[in-house]
Amino acid sequence: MTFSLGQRWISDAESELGLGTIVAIEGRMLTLLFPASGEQRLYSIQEAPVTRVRFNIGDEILSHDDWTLLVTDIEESNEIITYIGTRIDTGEEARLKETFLNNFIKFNKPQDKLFAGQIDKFDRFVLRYKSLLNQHEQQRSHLRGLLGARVDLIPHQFYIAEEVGQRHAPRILLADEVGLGKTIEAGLIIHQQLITGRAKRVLIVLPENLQHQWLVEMLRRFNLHFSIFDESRCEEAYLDAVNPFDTEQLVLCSIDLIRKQKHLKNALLATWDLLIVDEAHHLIWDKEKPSAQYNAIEKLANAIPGVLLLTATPDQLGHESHFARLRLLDPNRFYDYQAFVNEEAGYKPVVDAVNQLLDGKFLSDDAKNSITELLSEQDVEPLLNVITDITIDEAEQQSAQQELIRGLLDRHGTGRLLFRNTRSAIKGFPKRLLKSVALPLPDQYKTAMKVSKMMPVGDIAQQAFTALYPEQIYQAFEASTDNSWCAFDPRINWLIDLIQQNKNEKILIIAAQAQTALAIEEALRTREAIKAAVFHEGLSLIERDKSAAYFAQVEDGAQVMVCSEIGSEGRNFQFAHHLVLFDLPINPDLLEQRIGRLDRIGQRCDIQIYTPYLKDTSQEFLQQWYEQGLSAFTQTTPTGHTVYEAVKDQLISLLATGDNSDNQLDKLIQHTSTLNNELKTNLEQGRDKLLEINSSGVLQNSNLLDDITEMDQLPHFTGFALQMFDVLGVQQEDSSEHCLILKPTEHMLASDYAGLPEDGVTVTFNRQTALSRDDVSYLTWEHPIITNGLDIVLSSEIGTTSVAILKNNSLPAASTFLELIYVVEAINTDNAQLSRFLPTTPIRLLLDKNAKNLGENVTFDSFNRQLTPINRHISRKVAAASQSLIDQLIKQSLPTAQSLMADIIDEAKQNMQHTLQQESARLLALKAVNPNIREDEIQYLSDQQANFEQILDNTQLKLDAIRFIVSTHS
Ligand SMILES: Nc1ncnc2c1ncn2[C@@H]1O[C@H](COP(=O)(O)OP(=O)(O)OP(=O)(O)O)[C@@H](O)[C@H]1O
Repeated sequence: MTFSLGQRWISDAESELGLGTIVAIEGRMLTLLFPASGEQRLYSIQEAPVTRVRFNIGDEILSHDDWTLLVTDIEESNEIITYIGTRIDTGEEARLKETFLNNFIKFNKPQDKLFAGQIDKFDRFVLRYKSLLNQHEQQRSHLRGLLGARVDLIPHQFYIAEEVGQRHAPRILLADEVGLGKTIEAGLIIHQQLITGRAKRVLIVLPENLQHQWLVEMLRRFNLHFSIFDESRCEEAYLDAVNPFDTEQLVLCSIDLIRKQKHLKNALLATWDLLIVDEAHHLIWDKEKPSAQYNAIEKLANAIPGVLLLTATPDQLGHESHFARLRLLDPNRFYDYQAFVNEEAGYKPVVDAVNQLLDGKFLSDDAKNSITELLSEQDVEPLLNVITDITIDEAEQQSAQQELIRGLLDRHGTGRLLFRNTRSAIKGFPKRLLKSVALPLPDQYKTAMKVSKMMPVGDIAQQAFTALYPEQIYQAFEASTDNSWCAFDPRINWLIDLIQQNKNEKILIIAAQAQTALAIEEALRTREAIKAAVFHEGLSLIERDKSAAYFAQVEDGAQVMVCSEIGSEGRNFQFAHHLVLFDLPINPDLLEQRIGRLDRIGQRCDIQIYTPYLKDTSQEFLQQWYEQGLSAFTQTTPTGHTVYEAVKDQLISLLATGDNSDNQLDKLIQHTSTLNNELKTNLEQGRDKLLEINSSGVLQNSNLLDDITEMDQLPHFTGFALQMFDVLGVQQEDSSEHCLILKPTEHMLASDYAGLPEDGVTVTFNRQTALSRDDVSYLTWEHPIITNGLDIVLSSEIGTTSVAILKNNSLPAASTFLELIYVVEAINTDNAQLSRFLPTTPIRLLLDKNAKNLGENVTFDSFNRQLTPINRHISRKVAAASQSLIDQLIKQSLPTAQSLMADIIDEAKQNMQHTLQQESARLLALKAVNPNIREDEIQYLSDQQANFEQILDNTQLKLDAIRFIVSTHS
């Protein structure tokens, strides 16, 4: 290499510095100034890692004062190049000395980089092509958004996620029974919506005490970083923005915060794609006087396109409030409560028809007539013919049956809006075992209760409530606030015995009120030094989380957790198998919430429920009413609330007076049990049956879980990820079984690798390992370490050029091949939804010297295996010597690449039109009978189709990477 002042060179290792100029040559050293970046470098002349910038005839180059020259001739004198040609702006002849080239010139095109001698390492080209292929595969996959969650593959959850996650702006009520995984279902839907670009900004509103649990669950299971917004966080955010809600994309906040005027106003001003409301049964509604919470959520739900409401007990605040929550989702459909009630009463014929179809037997004439009538807007005759024709094969018959069931579910009831899975429909749950413990009523209580009955306080409901807590009656009687009742209340001694007999077991104790929980904890601690955590509304959020963690801790943790009612909502305590109900709530839904703390997914043992109660008191009545009337301890009671509403007056009167002289209790239990059975049968035949069929996925044809399992087990992901880490400079160390430690190094190709912590991270590719170890990250195609890694590769120039040797004696020596990687990419859109029809698609061509494309017969992998790298110096020479051939081949490759692109775009268009037209035809058909369908859903689909067509028509072809290959004989 000869160097001369004023020549232009680029750094091989630091091409981002821009064009360098030689500003000094002294002794054996050389100084280059890079004006674009203001940097200067000193190199040894012998080993300077730099490449001379040389343009060719036909190139367009930029001068330092920003005009462009089309090069027609090149002169060189005194080792300085001068380019001669025509100025594009004026059309005049012009000369441009290399010294006056624009300092910011970048070699964007791979061929320019190749000729400029910026030739990448062999393995980087391979990584780039594989990255394109894998990204393409992922963007097309029907599993997109469902792979990356660290969760067990539980069918009912994935069914709902697949069904809902792919909708535009889903508006649904997730009402699975307690502990069946609504948070996980919501997480899967959010994850899918975010990854596929259907949503970008998400707001989760929930009771304050569940904020942290959600935060952790979203991060640990879905790698979603939500931010909790409380008063102080909002204050802080005002320093950076006018509206605090604009400072984060994923926000969690409490219902109590958001209902305050100033916060609600700001939340409404911010733009969101998805609103999630957990424990939505708290949204009390009354036509005359809806609650402040309901009003706030209603405003948000009107403004935000997607809404997920979560509640395990939709009827807890009555059927009317249930209706009101459906109204939040679609006010046009649910406009009148009475109309809703009437419609519910008419579900039976639909259920009968669906049942007959599900049975798979030949249909009776009655059933056929009924189906024809229920689906009157559609010609069902051909489908019915398929079902009844014995010559038609089974698969076809099944698909016709399913189509009809789908139609029935779609067009009747709340099918598209409401999802409810029940334990009875999902197998494999542990049993609930009851041990009721009758204890004598102490004299101290007897006296206090006698006096209290003589001076009743409050209305009858208040008296019933008071009667359930003799310890409080006693305290009022004694005018004391201390916990002296613990000294003689037999429940305490019984509890201590239970705890001591089960020393290796975790025990959850729930009492209605915080003061009772605190008294129990004190008694356990002071009398027997039993380690107990407490959990009640008087604790701060951090204290509550600490307390829950202390109970969860295996070694040195608390054996016992005593919590008030508040602890019984939403919390995960399924690692415990013993539940003591120190007292009982009057509302069956609250009882279900309490038991749901242990009876939830992840519970591996039968659950032992203890109900200690004081004999001959209201406690005994309530216990027996639950046990004998509703079987509420050993079974879930979806009908509980309705039954309670029906018998409430008798029950409350019995509890308030404690008078069972006329055997009222037995009569009440009998009445309750009959009513409960009747209701259960009705539900089984009516709305619940429809809901169950709709929610369970029995109709789904896809093999979703099998596909995910297969994907989990494919080895090529692991191979690719490790190769990517190698190239990007991420250090990998073996850790325990199935685990690996990843650490950033000083030689990383990207200085900022989002998702990879500075001090490293332990990862696994194995779902089971990830499920059993919270400290390990679960790597999938959707994990940020992988998606960001792919981004680093594909948004940079890593691997865009390569030169290699093909050792092959059967080819003439020095035969040449050019491998070109084009990409078809929709431009000017951040609409990630389009990628489901037109993902960024690589096109690979392998040309011989006559521009014949061998790519279809010679696969990338088989060809790549025969290649060997060569050193940079020789690579440069080879590339420079073949420049005109390469230019020529690139030109000749264009028609082939363009015709392949046209095929890809045609297919994408057809696919897009077919899918969107099918979606809108279905919505239109449904709309004729089911006002569930919103006008804006249909409009959105047609707008989207027009928009996508335009984008597809403007799609461009880009040459992304290039590899030049020369053959030799070995
Ligand atoms: N697919 C799954 N894989 C692993 N754990 C799961 C899965 N689904 C649920 N769980 C666990 O089961 C428990 C119950 O799930 P979740 O909290 O989502 O239920 P829920 O229906 O929201 O309960 P609640 O009605 O009490 O609010 C949680 O500890 C959750 O982490």
